[in-house]
Amino acid sequence: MITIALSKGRIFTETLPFLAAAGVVPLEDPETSRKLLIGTNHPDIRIVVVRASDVPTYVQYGAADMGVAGKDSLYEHGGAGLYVPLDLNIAKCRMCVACPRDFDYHAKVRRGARLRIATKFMKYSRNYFAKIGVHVDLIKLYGSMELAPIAGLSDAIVDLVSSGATLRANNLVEVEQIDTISSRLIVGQAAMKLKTSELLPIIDTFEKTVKYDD
Ligand SMILES: Nc1ncnc2c1ncn2[C@@H]1O[C@H](COP(=O)(O)OP(=O)(O)OP(=O)(O)O)[C@@H](O)[C@H]1O
Ligand SMILES: O=P(O)(O)OC[C@H]1O[C@H](OP(=O)(O)OP(=O)(O)O)[C@H](O)[C@@H]1O
Repeated sequence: MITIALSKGRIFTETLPFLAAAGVVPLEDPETSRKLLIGTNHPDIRIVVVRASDVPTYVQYGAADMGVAGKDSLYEHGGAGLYVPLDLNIAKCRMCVACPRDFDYHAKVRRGARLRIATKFMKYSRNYFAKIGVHVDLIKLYGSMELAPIAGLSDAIVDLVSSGATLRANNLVEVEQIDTISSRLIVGQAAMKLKTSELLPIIDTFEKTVKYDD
C-alpha cells in the first residue's frame, strides 16, 4: 500500500494531473466529502487529506509514504526524514513582508526601530530578519495575517502573496520579498528504502509531468 499525503484546496487540485499521469484517480473529492482517507482507482494507493503544514510530518513519520508540500511548509518543518526529489512548479507564490500603505517600513528599518511582525511562518521570519539585521518581536498567528496590522496587532506581517489581491483589499503593500515558493514532491526516507520499486515509477511519472515556465 502506498499512502500519499495531500492538503485539500490548491495542492489537491494541482496534484490531480500528476496522479492522473500515473494512472491514479481519487474516488472522492475532499471539497465535498468529509472523508480524510480517500481511496483511489488503484487498490494499493490511497490519499490522506491533512493540513498543508502537516504534510511533511505525516511523511517524516511514515504515516504517508509521499506527499506534496509548499516550500514554506517544508522550510518551517525543517525537512528531517524527508527526501525532496522534485519541484512540481505548482501553487506558486512568494513569501513577503507587507505593511500598511502609510507605514514607512524602510525608514523605520534604517533608524533601527524594533518592529512587531505577525506571522504563521516563525522560522522564515526569525531567520530572515536576523539575516538582514532588523530587530523584531514575532507574534504567532494561525491565519488571516492581513488583519493584524489593520487591527493594530502588529506593524507588519510575513505572509504568502500571489496576485497581491488580498494585500490590496486590506490596504497593505509588499515591502520585502523573502523567497519564491512552489510545491514539492516529498518522500519519506524510510519509505524510499522499503518501497523503492513502487515509489520510483511514480516519482518518474511526476517528473515527466512537471510544466516548467517558458
Ligand atoms: N495565494 C496563493 N497562491 C498560490 N499558492 C499559494 C497561495 N497561498 C498559499 N499557497 C501555497 O499553497 C500551499 C497550501 O496552501 P493552503 O492555503 O491550502 O494551506 P494553508 O491554509 O496555507 O495551510 P494550513 O492549512 O496548514 O494553515 C501553501 O503552503 C503555499 O505553498
Ligand atoms: O496574493 P493573493 O493572490 O491574494 O494570495 C494571497 C493569499 O493566499 C493565501 O491565503 P489562502 O487563499 O490560501 O487562504 P488561507 O488564508 O485560508 O490559507 C495567503 O495566506 C494570502 O492570504
